[in-house]
Amino acid sequence: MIPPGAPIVTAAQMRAAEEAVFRREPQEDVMERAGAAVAREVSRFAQGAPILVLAGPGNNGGDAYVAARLLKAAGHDVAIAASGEPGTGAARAMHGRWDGEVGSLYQARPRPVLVDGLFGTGLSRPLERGIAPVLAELVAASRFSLAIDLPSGLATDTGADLGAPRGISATLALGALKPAHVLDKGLERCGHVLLADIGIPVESQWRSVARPQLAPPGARAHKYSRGLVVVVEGDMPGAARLAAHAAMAGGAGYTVLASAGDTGGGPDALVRQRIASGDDLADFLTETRIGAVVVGPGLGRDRRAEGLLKAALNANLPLILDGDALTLLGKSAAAWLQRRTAATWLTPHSGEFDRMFEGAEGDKITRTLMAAAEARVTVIHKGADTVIATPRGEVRVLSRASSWLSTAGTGDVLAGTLAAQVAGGNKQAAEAAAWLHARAAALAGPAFIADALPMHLPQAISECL
Ligand SMILES: NC(=O)C1=CN([C@@H]2O[C@H](COP(=O)(O)OP(=O)(O)OC[C@H]3O[C@@H](n4cnc5c(N)ncnc54)[C@H](O)[C@@H]3O)[C@@H](O)[C@H]2O)[C@H](O)CC1
Ligand SMILES: [K+]
Repeated sequence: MIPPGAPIVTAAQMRAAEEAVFRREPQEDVMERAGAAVAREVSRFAQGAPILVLAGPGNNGGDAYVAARLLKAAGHDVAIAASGEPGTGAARAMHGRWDGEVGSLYQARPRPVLVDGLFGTGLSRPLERGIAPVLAELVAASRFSLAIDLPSGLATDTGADLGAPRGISATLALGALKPAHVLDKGLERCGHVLLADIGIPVESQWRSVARPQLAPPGARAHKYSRGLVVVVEGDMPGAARLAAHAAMAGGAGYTVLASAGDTGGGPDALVRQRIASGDDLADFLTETRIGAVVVGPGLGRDRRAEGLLKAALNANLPLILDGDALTLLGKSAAAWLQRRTAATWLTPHSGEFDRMFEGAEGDKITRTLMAAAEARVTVIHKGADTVIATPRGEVRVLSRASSWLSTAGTGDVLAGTLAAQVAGGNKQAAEAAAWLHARAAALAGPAFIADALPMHLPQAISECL
């Protein structure tokens, strides 16, 4: 699990937050708190086993010297191995407070418990001088390993691998999460992600996804006040039905399937509206009580699909675009979407995202933010990590959802769940939908089919009331 609702900051933002604190408090005091947090976590897991603490040249190494001292004082058997002399004033001070020997990293003997304090947010290039193989070996030979702030060899802002070991048991993020803790590639190297408060106030528009706070319908609620959702059916009616079912189970008051013919199926409470063409849809979308429109699941890519998509884009209603709608928009997505005055949400997987936003470069957070700003929409960029970005620069990241979600139709369920939250007036609809979807998947257990997901949404919702 990733600490929910926690701020996510880049290395530069973390440094700025630290420096603001150092104007009123000695750096050594902050480092003492960081080292104490590390020692606390390590002693919980060490259970008296011998500990090897690795210390690097910077402040990550400074934290390591503090942790080693406190663990030793608490009665643990602690050895330190360093990659070189401490290079910062605070790290030198902490080295000075350690009264034992300091061995060389390159001669270190494995111990059952390993603390990785080689590099943290200051890592600026791939690990050098044979550090990576030595570190990998010491991690592999340990029973429990904890990385201070980040596994050494992970790029803080992208999670890119610069020589990080595999198999770290836990990573204690200091002060805030960093992108490497939540983005797929970095996360797989972190083990359990823990977060320590080290007394550095951090302001960030980026957070890990948290469980939403939802309210039950008021005493005077009716089907329209709960939210009217319209799902547009296309070539593959099953996909639209999945979205419609999810909208219903996700709390919408009234769900309409706009379909060319009666393809049957779906819950009895689902209302069908005959919509043969884009013109029909344009007429129907003049109904002002509609709270959200979903276009794209199983839409197809023919002329009729194009007509339906255009009608939805031109309607002044909250719009959720998924699947084929995203492929149809392709490179012209931003140009089309900028013109809309009502709110829009896009739910692309990486293939759809790349087709729409070819120019976006960098890590997934950066690219998703660029797309959201350019198209002036909220983007829910799905995958092993789901990155949500708004045009106002807010980011939410959902990591470690059930890998059983990798099956056809689960995206349609997300689109419908989102529509219910949008139509119901949730101001944090995207984050809420991502959480509910992931929670429904966890409740569904292994090897579920997408049809089974909506039936777990009510339980997921009940956990948010
Ligand atoms: N600022 C503070 O007092 C606190 C920081 N905390 C911890 O400190 C690290 C960040 O510390 P910093 O000194 O900026 O960086 P590192 O310790 O990660 O390493 C910097 C050190 O390493 C050299 N270097 C960079 N890349 C490489 C490489 N590939 N190979 C070899 N050497 C490399 C670089 O030149 C520097 O000398 C943060 O993560 C926290 O753990 C605490 O939070 C307490 C307060
Ligand atoms: K580290």
